Amino acid sequence: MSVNSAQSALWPAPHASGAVDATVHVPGSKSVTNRALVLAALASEPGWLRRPLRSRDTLLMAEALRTLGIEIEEGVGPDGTGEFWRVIPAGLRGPATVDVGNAGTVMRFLPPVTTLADGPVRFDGDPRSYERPLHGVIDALRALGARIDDDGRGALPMTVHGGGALEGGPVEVDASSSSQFVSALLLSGPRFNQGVEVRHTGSALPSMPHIRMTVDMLRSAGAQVDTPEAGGEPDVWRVTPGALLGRDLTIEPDLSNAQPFLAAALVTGGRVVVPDWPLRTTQPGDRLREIFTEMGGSCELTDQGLVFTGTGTVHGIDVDLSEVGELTPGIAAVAALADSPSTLRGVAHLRLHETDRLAALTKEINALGGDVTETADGLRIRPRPLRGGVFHTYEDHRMATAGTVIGLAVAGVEIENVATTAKTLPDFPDLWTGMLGA
Ligand SMILES: O=C(O)C1=C[C@@H](OP(=O)(O)O)[C@@H](O)[C@H](O)C1
Ligand SMILES: C=C(OP(=O)(O)O)C(=O)O
Repeated sequence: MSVNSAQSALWPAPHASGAVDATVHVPGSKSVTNRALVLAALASEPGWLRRPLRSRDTLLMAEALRTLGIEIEEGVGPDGTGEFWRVIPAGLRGPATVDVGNAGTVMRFLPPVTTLADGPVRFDGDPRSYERPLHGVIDALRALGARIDDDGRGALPMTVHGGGALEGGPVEVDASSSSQFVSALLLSGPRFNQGVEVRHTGSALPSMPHIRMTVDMLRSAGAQVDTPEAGGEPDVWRVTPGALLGRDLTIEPDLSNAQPFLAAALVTGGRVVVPDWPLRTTQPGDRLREIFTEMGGSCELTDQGLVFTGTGTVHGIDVDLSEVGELTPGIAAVAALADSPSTLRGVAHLRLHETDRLAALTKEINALGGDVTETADGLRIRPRPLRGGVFHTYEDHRMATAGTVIGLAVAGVEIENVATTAKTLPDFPDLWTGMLGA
């Protein structure tokens, strides 16, 4: 199927005939896999990623690192350990061209890495990547000593002229539009001559768990990181220069991608088990245990994994999602099926995600008969009886999974371009129909 016909294709979202009862093995975390790849590439010895996510965003990251001279061997481990990637670091090469697709992690985490390359690295990507904020990374790298050519908008496409090393040191960045600006600078920080001290200067910083994930993974790779939480200055992170260790890391399931499956249990009054749910994690998706419980479900961490049970009754919620913005589309879908209104707050920055998620959710839920209004920093959702129709997805994986959740409860919902879920969740339609026992 050509790209265009794949994008315009409509997938009839399965309508649930009863309560779901399933165990769903959710693929690995995008955010952990792409951080692990970057840290392994910058390490001073080979490392292993076990059960890595193989999706568009992580394959783009792996391909970019290969283009820069890093070797990544792929294989399957002994029984039960699944696939692995073995990452063999090397001197970073330019000239090279990196395709970021529409992956925030690739477009933000790799420019600092490529300042260490020995030649120019051109960055390009999907049309939407030209619109997503990158100024924080570009301006900060320039302030730290990098030479970067862009078209003056502080966005893609651009070329980083790697000079083999970067001086580093203190830098200010307004990361209110994306936490990934901070994560990007910290991840490469150990390899800068002076390390890096990142000071966030803007209004509220979103997605704090993702910054904690960056710090946690840096420390596990042997880096010394000072953080605001550890008694440091507010909004300041400091990474000391030093070698990174090669790790042997098993990637956790992607808890944000567990969301549609947990939502299925919630809206059908069923039960879904997600094996390997970590007992301790920095992933924002762990907040679903609390949010979906408040919306009417209950959950328990057992030896089998997370057991999530719905009652069939779904309540509205008033919640600040600034820390867990990527959960918004899935929560909005459930909220549209609830027995009371919801207010989702703290997520203005979602207007600059894969698509303008606040506009897209409003338009698509309302097109099915819903009553959603955009606020300055989120959504107000008043549940109404919904009807079938086409749910457009705007090349946004989380729009596609959100529409699919609505389709469980509303007959006749058709998802446009469900293949867009491959950004982070390979084989989503098969996982979904498997969950439904089809
Ligand atoms: O660092 C990461 O892995 C991510 C950080 C968040 O980005 P923003 O802070 O831009 O929302 C999140 O929404 C994205 O899905 C993944
Ligand atoms: C915002 C997201 O992705 P990205 O890593 O491209 O920013 C997301 O996955 O919800």
